[in-house]
Amino acid sequence: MRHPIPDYLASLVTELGAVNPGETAQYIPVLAEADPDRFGIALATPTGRLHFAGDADVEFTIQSASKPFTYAAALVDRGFAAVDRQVGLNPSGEAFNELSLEAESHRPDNAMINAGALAVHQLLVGPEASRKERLDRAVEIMSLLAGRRLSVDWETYESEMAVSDRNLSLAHMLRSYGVLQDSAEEIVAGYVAQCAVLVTAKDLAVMGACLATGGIHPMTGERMLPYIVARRVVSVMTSSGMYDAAGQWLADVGIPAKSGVAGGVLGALPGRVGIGVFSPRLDEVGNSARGVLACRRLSEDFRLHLMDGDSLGGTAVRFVEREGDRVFVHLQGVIRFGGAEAVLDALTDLDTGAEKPGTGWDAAVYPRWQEAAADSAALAAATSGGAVHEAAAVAARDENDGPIRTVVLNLTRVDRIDDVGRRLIAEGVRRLQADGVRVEVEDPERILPLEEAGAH
Ligand SMILES: NC(=O)CC[C@H](N)C(=O)O
Repeated sequence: MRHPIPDYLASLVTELGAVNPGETAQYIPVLAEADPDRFGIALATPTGRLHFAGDADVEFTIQSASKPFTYAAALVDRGFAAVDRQVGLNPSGEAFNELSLEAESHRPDNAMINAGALAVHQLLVGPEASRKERLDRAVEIMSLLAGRRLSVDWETYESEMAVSDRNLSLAHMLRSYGVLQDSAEEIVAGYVAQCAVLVTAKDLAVMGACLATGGIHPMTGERMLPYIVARRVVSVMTSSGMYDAAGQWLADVGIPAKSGVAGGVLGALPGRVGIGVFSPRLDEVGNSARGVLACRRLSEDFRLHLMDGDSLGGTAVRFVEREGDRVFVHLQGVIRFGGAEAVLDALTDLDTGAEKPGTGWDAAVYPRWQEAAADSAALAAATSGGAVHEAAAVAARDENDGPIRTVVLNLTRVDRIDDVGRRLIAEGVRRLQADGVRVEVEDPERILPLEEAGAH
């Protein structure tokens, strides 16, 4: 079968090919002259697939999309406390090249603006690191995540160094506040070289996927970053990645992202996808204009908005079946908080003879909801969550057989369970046992360690 996603991306490239608003970055000569019609899109999935269309193999300089990665490296190299002392965590609400500093600490507002990225560059490796060591570290982390050796485009570097008064003045100010220790020239040179690393839309998608998976490389399964580092970086991308348009972007597109003035957009949607888009013309705040359009379409067409809630928690319980005083609870899929809560919900509903709490939902206090609930009863029963409730309730109500003595948790169809899911279900097992119920776990792949659950 031909995979449908690349076909979708190809049609998106064709459709948006006709739309190309904005201008290339005018303040850096090499970027001003870039071919404005280039357009590439790539998606990398946590399962290790790379989908792409258009100019997805064309190299361009990463520019500000390097900032999340040097931030990750600094967090690894120096620890959270040391980095947080020098760089804040709040959106600046100002342009990327403003001197946006917090009032008392004089820390740059965040690591996604230039001032913050200069402070982060200083923190790379260690206090005694040389300019070369810091730049090597920046190139190294981006190469590791991209999965190929990346290099600096020295022509773009020279071109930007010739016009870097603005970054130099930021660096001088930061030095005067003690945020930088090296000379302004050294740090700006290192930072500008970091920005001149050549990548493709495919690279950005893979690098974004490494963040989206919580630090696991999607192609090799290797851990590249501690998950708390990946989570921190994606958090700051969410609040500050798209500069002064960050709030608008979060509301409209809802994909944690970072743009660069060469026209790259890096997206990292936790647990779902890494995105790379390349289109050199920029909008007024300095984001790739067509890159923004493409991300907006991806978000709408595939429902990729971070805040899109879903009601799939209930599918963790496949079905509940009673035979005499035994009840079989069949679980399935990926179990995290939502799924584990649904499992606990089904276990709570079982008639074990012990006292059962209510749902916590006092319909009398919410009379309007009571009516709405009656109206949608049929709909609720049709959803799997409703069906599970129904099944558990039936099992619980089977009075002929008396209370349930044994619960068999069947995990044969569970694909994955995270720590939270494991802890919550183990706690459910303990509580059933405390109620005098025998618990058996059918778990051929040992997804839920028996010793942890304390079951047979
Ligand atoms: N937004 C960007 O991509 C800015 C990066 C560019 N190197 C600069 O410092 O101005």
